[in-house]
Amino acid sequence: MSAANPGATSPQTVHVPLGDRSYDISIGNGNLAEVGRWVTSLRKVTHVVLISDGNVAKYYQQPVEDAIAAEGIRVTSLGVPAGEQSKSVPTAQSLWEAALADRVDRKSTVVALGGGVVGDLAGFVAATMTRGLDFFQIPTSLLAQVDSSVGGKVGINLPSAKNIVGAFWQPKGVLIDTAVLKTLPRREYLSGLAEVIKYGVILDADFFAYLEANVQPMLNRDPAVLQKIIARSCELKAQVVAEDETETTGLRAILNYGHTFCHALETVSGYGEYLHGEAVSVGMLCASRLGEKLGVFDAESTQRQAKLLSALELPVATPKLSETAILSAMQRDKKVEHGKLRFIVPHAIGKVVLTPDVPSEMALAAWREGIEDESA
Ligand SMILES: NC(=O)c1ccc[n+]([C@@H]2O[C@H](COP(=O)([O-])OP(=O)(O)OC[C@H]3O[C@@H](n4cnc5c(N)ncnc54)[C@H](O)[C@@H]3O)[C@@H](O)[C@H]2O)c1
Ligand SMILES: O=C(O)C(=O)C[C@@H](O)[C@H](O)[C@H](O)COP(=O)(O)O
Ligand SMILES: [Zn+2]
Repeated sequence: MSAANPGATSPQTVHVPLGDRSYDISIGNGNLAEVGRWVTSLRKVTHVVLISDGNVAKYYQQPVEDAIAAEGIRVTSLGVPAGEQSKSVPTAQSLWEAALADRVDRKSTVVALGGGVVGDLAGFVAATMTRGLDFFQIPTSLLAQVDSSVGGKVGINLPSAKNIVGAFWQPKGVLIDTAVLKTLPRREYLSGLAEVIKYGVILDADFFAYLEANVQPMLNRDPAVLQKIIARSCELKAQVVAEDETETTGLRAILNYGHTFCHALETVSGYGEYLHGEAVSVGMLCASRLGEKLGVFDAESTQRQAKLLSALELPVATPKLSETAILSAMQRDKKVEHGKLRFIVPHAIGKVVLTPDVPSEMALAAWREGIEDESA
């Protein structure tokens, strides 16, 4: 523990082994103050383009800027409006132009300070500006700490399709400070828990049981439980990404559990009405009902997920939206091959399978059956 940061703990490291693109995820409580030394320990950096949104900048931009500048590094701080709407071509263009106006060059480094929106967008700017700049992630939302800052998927949305323009562009390092979660609004915090539950369902039944046993500590943001769920989610994601970095063998696609329905829901309802994790919650239950229809998953396991998601105040009911619009959005999913939908279908808690040739009508029935009966 350091005197300057009361409560600070020694960081835990999760390694992402990717050959010459390998990097470490440093997970601690109070380690944001070390950001300047952390950046310079990993790379020779002379100019940082620090990208954040208004909600995050309010608390953390100045200390991060100061810590980086203290290492003799020039900092260009750029801001975007908070929210999913910023993962867009116009916002990316505004960042390209602002970075250029402040003399970005091929030796500049992009640092994303924020949630998944800032991470995906800043990473996309890093991947494309001058054909590729070094990139660091400092995730500040729970969702970004357990999922989006790791693995190198960066990108933006089009009005008609989520994350459809992007790249695989790995960060050089990920710095996670769990202390910043104190300022995260409750709804955003709960949204992050949906991706944590996803890791239990897709890969680790014991972890799922641990989550079931720790609902109240999770709701209370208990520091020890936070450290555990962040570290375990990062470990599981790192293992998958290490084996299938660019989703070519199909293994990485398991991280997309619930996401075909989720992305269709986010797109059709207009980006931002459902938070990403909320849409993941609804989507995982649709995928579970699909598993039941395919005869590979049992209703009891669907109910276990619904119970845990509800206890964590996440939505479980499918909203009433045009089925034609949902199907057409699902057909733009990046897992579609030769025009055919492919879904990540659970077979048991802890095991999911990439499943081709799912009839659209069956997928829509799994969607429809989640709509709450208003007369009930
Ligand atoms: N690249 C990937 O692998 C991957 C994985 C999962 C999700 N995603 C993407 O991530 C995005 C969702 O990320 P998100 O849930 O972090 O949303 P977000 O980036 O919009 O952040 C959530 C909200 O909380 C605020 N915020 C963040 N940290 C804060 C803090 N410490 N204190 C106060 N306010 C804070 C933000 O300003 C924002 O308003 C979606 O676009 C999703 O598609 C990407
Ligand atoms: O990292 C991955 O791979 C994931 O699928 C993680 C998801 O939680 C995340 O939402 C991701 O952005 C979805 O990827 P996409 O390729 O379907 O856009
Ligand atoms: Zn996701």
